[in-house]
Amino acid sequence: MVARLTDGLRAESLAALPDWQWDPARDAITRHFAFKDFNQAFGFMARVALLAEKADHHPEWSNVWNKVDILLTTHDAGGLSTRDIQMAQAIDALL
Ligand SMILES: C[C@H](O)[C@H](O)[C@H]1CNC2=NC(N)=NC(=O)C2=N1
Repeated sequence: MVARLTDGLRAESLAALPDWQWDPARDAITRHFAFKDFNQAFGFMARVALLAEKADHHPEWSNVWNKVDILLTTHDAGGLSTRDIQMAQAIDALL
């Protein structure tokens, strides 16, 4: 099973993901996305869904018209792990 990131590794990883915020209550990272319209937002979500299924690592997320909010944490580890960092990097690379 993958381990939760230590404080040091988390800080190092987040420094390289400036658009993601750490949520200490969940030990998760979050990012807000705003698109031109619903089609753009949902197209993005479809691409994230394919990544997530391939990685067997799924986001907690919500969508309202052109807005998408994503929260990443590793349920199996009870907090943030390298799997979340890798997923955040892969999501950023879609944009
Ligand atoms: C059985 C399956 O591998 C697990 O439930 C996977 C699926 N997707 C997951 N997604 C996330 N975000 N965290 C997990 O721990 C996780 N575990």
